[in-house]
Amino acid sequence: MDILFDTANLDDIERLTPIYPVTGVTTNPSILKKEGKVDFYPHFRRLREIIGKERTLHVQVLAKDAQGMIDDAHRLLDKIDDQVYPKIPTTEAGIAAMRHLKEEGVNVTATAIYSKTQGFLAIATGVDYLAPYYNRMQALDIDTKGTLTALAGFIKRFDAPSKIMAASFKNIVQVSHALEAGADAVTLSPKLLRQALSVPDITHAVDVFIEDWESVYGTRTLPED
Ligand SMILES: O=C(CO)COP(=O)(O)O
Repeated sequence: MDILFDTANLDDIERLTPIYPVTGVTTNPSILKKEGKVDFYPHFRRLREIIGKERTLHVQVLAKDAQGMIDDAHRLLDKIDDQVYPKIPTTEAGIAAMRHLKEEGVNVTATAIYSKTQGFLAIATGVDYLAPYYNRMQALDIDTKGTLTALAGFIKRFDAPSKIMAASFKNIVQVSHALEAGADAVTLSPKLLRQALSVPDITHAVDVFIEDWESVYGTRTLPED
């Protein structure tokens, strides 16, 4: 199972990657906007230094035409590093760009997926990851879990190399539902994980254990021996 941070905030990434078992970082221009007008390539080179080569880094192209997407992908690979996964929107132009990049042996993440059609086309191009937009699909009344299960079924049946990296989460229930439906990976804001772990019931349970111990042993620590 892959869990990725969907953020470009260097402080959060530096502080939280040693804690959470994350296998990578994803961004898009809207996520990057939250950081202000950062110096784009140095920002992502620093992000790579923080996460190391063992984690994956997914950065989105900006062009809308196929050649522009291919050129953007090469720019990301040249200026950040050659392990970056360019994120390519799954449009007609995007499919053409994905095919070209896969023929070159580049890592590719197909993004902006709302439908089974986009999903099976991305799978057929041999992309490494495909990113269905969980919350945005739900907001359109699309059978999101069913779509993920169908795509996971295609990948299995055709023995495709692609992994499903569900994205666009607005609450933690959507995240577990995506994993239940067949997602191999989920990318989410660190805030959602932190909120999920800070519910009062969890902290209360831990406090009660310590209070019960203290009521018997008179201390709040385990004995030395
Ligand atoms: O690309 C996305 C997540 O990686 C889209 O997410 P949002 O729906 O939160 O904008």
